[in-house]
Amino acid sequence: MSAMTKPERTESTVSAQRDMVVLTDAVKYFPLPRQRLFGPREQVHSVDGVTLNVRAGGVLGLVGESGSGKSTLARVILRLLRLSSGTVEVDGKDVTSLSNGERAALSRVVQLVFQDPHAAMDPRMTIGESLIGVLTQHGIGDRESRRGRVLAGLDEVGLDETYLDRYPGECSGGQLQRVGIARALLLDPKVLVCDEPTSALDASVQARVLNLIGTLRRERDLTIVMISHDLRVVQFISDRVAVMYLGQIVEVADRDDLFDGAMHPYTIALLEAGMGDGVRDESGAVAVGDPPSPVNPPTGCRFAGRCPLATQQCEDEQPDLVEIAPGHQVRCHRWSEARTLLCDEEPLEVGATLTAPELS
Ligand SMILES: Nc1ncnc2c1ncn2[C@@H]1O[C@H](COP(=O)(O)OP(=O)(O)OP(=O)(O)O)[C@@H](O)[C@H]1O
Repeated sequence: MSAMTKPERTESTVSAQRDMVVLTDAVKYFPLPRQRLFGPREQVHSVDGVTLNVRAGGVLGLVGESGSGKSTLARVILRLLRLSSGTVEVDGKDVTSLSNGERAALSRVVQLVFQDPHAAMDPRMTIGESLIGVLTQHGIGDRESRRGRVLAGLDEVGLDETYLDRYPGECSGGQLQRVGIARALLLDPKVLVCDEPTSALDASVQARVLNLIGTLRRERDLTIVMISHDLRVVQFISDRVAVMYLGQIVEVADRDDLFDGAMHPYTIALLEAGMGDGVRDESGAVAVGDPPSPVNPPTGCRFAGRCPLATQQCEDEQPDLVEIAPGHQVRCHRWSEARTLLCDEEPLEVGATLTAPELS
C-alpha cells in the first residue's frame, strides 16, 4: 500500500492521557431457544469477562478470528447491546444501563463506522437527505446551517457538494465509506468505533480510507476502536492492540510490543499466519482444529484444544489475564516459554510471517 505512510507512535503522549472507554468484566451472553420444553436454556458466550481500556486520543486495534466477539464488544460500547453483566464507561460516564432516550445523548459521544457502506445507507434517500436527517433528528441547527454543516463534513472527507444530490447507488464503495465517515462525524463525537471499515473495499481504496481515518483522528483528537481481520490494517493505524479469542481478551499490548514480542500462542499463530482473509494454513486453520463452540466454552484455557503447548493445567484451569510487563497483558499459563518454543525452536508452520505494514 504505497500511499500509506506509517504514523509515528504517539504512545508517550497518549499514555499520559485519561481513558475514554473502560470496560470492566463485561459479559454478553445471547440466550438460545430451548431445545425441548422446560429444558435448559443454553447461551452463546459472545463476550465473556472483558476488562479493557482505550486511552483518550488512542487507537485500539481489536483482532481475532470470526466469531471471537469483536462486533459484539463494539455494539456494547455503543450501547446498541445491553451487557449481561459488568460495566462500560464512555468519556467518564457509566453507560451500562442507559435508557433508550439517554442513548441518543451517547450517540453524540460515540459513533460507528460500518463495514458495508452500501448496507449502512438508505438507498432511497440522497446523501444530502440522509446526512441532514441526522442533524434534524438530534435537533441541531436550522435548515440552512444543517446544509452548511453537511457540506463542511463532506469536504472534510474529500467529497464536493455534488454528493448532496447523489443516491448511494451512484457512489463507489470508497466514496460511500467516506460518506459513512462524514455521517459518523456530523455529531462531533469523541469516539469512533470502526467495524472492519475497509474490508468491503478494493485494496487500492483501503489505503486512502485508512489514511483519511488517521488524518481525522489527529485533526479531531478522536479516540478510535478499530476492528479488523487484517493485521496490516491494525498494525498501520493502532497504537495499542487487543487480541480476542472466544469472547475473551487473550493478549493486549502497545502495537510494537505486540507485533515484535507477542507472548500468547494464539497471537503468535495469528502473526505467523498474517491473517489476511482469515486465519488459515494449508490445513485450514491457524492452529490445530477449529475454535470450540461459544455455547459451551472450555472450562480451562479456551485455546488449549488448539494450542501446541497445552498441558493438563491448561485443560483444567482458566488462566487470568496478567500483566507481564508495563502495559502488556497475557492470558496464558505458559506465556514465559511460548516465544522460545514457538518462534525459535519449533516455529508454527502456519503461513508467511507478517513483515511489513503494507496492504497489497
Ligand atoms: N444476536 C445474536 N444471537 C445469538 N448469537 C449471537 C448474536 N450476535 C452474535 N452472536 C454470536 O456471538 C459470537 C460472537 O459474534 P461476533 O459477531 O461478535 O464475532 P466477531 O468476532 O465480530 O466475528 P466476525 O468477525 O465474523 O464479525 C458468535 O458465536 C456469534 O454467532
